[in-house]
Amino acid sequence: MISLFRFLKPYRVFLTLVLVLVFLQTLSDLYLPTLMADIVDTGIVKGDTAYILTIGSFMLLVALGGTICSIGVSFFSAKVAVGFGKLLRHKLFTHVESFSLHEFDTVGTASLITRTTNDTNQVQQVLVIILRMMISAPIMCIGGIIMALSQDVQLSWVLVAIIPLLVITILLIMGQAMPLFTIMQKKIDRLNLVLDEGLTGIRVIRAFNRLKHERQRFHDANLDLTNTAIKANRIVAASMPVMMLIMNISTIAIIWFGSIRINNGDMQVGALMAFLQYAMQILFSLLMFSMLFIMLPRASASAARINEILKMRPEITDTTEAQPVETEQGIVEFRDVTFSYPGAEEPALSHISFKAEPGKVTAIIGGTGSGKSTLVNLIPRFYDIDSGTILIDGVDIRTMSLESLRAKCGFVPQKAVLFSGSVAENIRYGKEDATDEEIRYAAEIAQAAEFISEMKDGYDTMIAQGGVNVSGGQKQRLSIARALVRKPDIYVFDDSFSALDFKTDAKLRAALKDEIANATVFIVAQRVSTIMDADQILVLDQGRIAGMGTHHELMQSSQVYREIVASQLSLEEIK
Ligand SMILES: Nc1ncnc2c1ncn2[C@@H]1O[C@H](COP(=O)(O)OP(=O)(O)OP(=O)(O)O)[C@@H](O)[C@H]1O
Repeated sequence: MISLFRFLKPYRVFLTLVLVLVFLQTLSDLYLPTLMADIVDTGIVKGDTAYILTIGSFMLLVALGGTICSIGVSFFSAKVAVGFGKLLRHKLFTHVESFSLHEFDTVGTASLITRTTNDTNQVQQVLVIILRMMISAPIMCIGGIIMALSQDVQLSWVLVAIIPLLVITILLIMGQAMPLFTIMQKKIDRLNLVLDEGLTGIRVIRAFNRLKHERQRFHDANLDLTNTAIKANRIVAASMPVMMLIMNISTIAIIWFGSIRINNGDMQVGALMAFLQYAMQILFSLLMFSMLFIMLPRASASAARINEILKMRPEITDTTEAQPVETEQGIVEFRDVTFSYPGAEEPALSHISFKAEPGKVTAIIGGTGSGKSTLVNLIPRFYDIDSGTILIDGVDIRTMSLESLRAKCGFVPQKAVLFSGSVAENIRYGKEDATDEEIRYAAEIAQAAEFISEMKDGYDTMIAQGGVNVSGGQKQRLSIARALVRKPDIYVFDDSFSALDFKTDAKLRAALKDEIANATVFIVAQRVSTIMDADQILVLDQGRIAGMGTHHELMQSSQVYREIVASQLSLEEIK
């Protein structure tokens, strides 16, 4: 957790203010019982009213000063903690954004969300307590012991017996509660995962009548978390009465032995009253420690989870020699590329070699799971390959800066993703400074202009979260427009025409033909009719190239291709 405190740096000034104010407040707390003892032993015993009034007024001033410091502490510590939380969330988010798909697969989206929100909150809350108690508890404890000794050394033996008892109790509670709080955070992750799946998959859940099953799954995760939370809080709750019992026993012991000493004339009443207050301050400071220790395990579990993310180094980063390469053409070449997903036994792609040139369309076809999406995902370097080389204009993509590499690509993913915002904003995502004219043009080529104009507010129509207010085909066309507006050298359409009807598919491909005539185009498709005209077709079968050439060449040379074609086209179309 301490390592996270580096994010407190920007709040140094407020932090110093808090520490100084806490220090002053603790001093005032420590001084007050001595003043009271003075009033009792000197003022009241001797009947000196003037002395009582003078010391009484001074006491009021000290108490007032303490109160002002306390208000200042609350104000500035809240400022520090909230600022720290904001900075931590920001750091986490920007760090996670740099992750490659491998890290996302490893940690899971639900856990990343819990860590950015719930875990950060835990650390933030404990920070406020640490700020208040880190300084005041030790000063109060040590100062209290010194002041108690100064009042009466003999009576301090009571404290020698009580303090170890309290410390042992605190350690026992910590040992019990700490593991439970760690488990609790994991169970929050699980609950978030079930919730996420239950909400995003609501259509499928309803269609398959699985509501009951999902409810049960949520109920189980919820109950599991609740049970652990109850267990942990039971320990915390049970600790309070035990502490209070120890404190009350101490009070009785101090009054008991103190009154014997007063009876023997070894001690004054005021001194006993002050001693009692110091004893309470010492025990109270230990209680503050225990509170801190109860909260610390949970926060340190959260801090460990946050640190785990912050320490994760994205697998794919710019190497030190990475250059922002400004190549002009967009020739993509795979040389004997083999790639396996982390943890997979078999490679998803084996010994892939081909060359795709500008002005030509390279189509990729093959059965489901044959590695088509995997192949195109390697071009913008979403994953790094095991062996072989991928070159763009003769430059190994691993030596290009990620930004310049991705700027060359217009990527239309298999699952169209839209963001909440207007239609225009979604298209502008491809090119930040695109003019309205450019956006309209891209939409026209993508065959999206017509349905956009029919929408209530045209290009200003708001897309709902996840793009639920547009159809699958409309979503695909908007994400094609988003790629077109950047005018990149390389286009990747990963099964991007699948939700379009034949007419729109044909119109779109005709419009694209002129628009992207000079670019290197990759089209992943399931339908042979979509790629029949391609300059080069790669036929993938279980991660290997089973054939390469034009439609006519493949009809002669590739059995796999012939089978795919035969399963889709009529004899007329095949010719
Ligand atoms: N993120 C991943 N982690 C592990 N394995 C994966 C991952 N994505 C895909 N795979 C595996 O890699 C293989 C190739 O998958 P890929 O998505 O490239 O196939 P595809 O040809 O595009 O299939 P489809 O036409 O169904 O989209 C499959 O066996 C799949 O199970």
